[in-house]
Amino acid sequence: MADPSNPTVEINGLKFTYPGIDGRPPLGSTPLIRDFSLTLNSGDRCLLVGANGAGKTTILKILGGKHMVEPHMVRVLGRSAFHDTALTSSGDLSYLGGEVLDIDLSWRMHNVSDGQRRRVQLCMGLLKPFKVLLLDEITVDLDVLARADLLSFLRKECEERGATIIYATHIFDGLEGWPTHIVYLARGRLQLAMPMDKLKETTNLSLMRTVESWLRKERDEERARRKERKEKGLPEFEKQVEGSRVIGDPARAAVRVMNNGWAAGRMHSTLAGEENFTFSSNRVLRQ
Ligand SMILES: Nc1ncnc2c1ncn2[C@@H]1O[C@H](COP(=O)(O)OP(=O)(O)OP(=O)(O)O)[C@@H](O)[C@H]1O
Repeated sequence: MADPSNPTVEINGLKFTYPGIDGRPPLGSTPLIRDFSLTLNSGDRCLLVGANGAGKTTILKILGGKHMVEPHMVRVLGRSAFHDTALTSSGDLSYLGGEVLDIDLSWRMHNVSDGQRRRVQLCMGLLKPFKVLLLDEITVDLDVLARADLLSFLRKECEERGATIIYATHIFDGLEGWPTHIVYLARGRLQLAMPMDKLKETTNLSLMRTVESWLRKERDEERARRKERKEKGLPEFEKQVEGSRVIGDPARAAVRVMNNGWAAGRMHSTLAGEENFTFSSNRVLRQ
């Protein structure tokens, strides 16, 4: 079914920086996503893994046409996801993100649990026969049975209809044997992309233990880097250029701290905290 000469998802040297409030990348910022390339074919089920803040949601949103990048950098079904809006309106390309449905309290929907609401969100998102499906940690609220049923439904959609799925998750329960491919992302850079059968040739560990070992190594390397910087008298953390704030002389400019691209919602809370913290889309507090 897969036709390697006709990939369903193509990412070519993707580079991306969140824009500041003027719509442009903040001066001096380094791209969040750099040199990212990936090709997937019809029938592929790709697991996207990485630590909190690695850039998984960002990549899924770019693939889903929610952020503009140069058309050659991201092709879904041979088209530019951002520029060709028919891709998503037709249902060929579907993105299901971490947000639970935003509900109006006058609806009876307010009487349902998070998991029930998640089921409604999934049903609505999967109504049309997608060709490419982007899933961003969508099984968090599901009970064991609903999750198992969903995973087997998704597998069937790939095997029988040739759909392509990219699934970002931190939950590995029941995932053993599900993906055909795995992609590991760290700090916006692609670390590894390979078919699962190739990965299995290199390790006897379970999927979860394999990912855990990658993240542990990444964390240890990051700690060593910070220690080295400290020993050299440099700031422990590299300076972040904050694109969501207007920084300047308050007397001269209308200074307003803004939350760029942040969708307010029940599951999303911001925290005032140490400057060094950056919060990824799923790193949220529940109220
Ligand atoms: N709208 C935004 N504007 C500016 N920076 C953002 C925005 N959304 C996310 N970021 C930053 O981009 C980085 C990657 O975030 P992203 O949500 O893509 O990570 P993630 O791998 O999905 O993390 P998680 O596993 O926690 O969901 C983080 O440092 C985050 O602070």
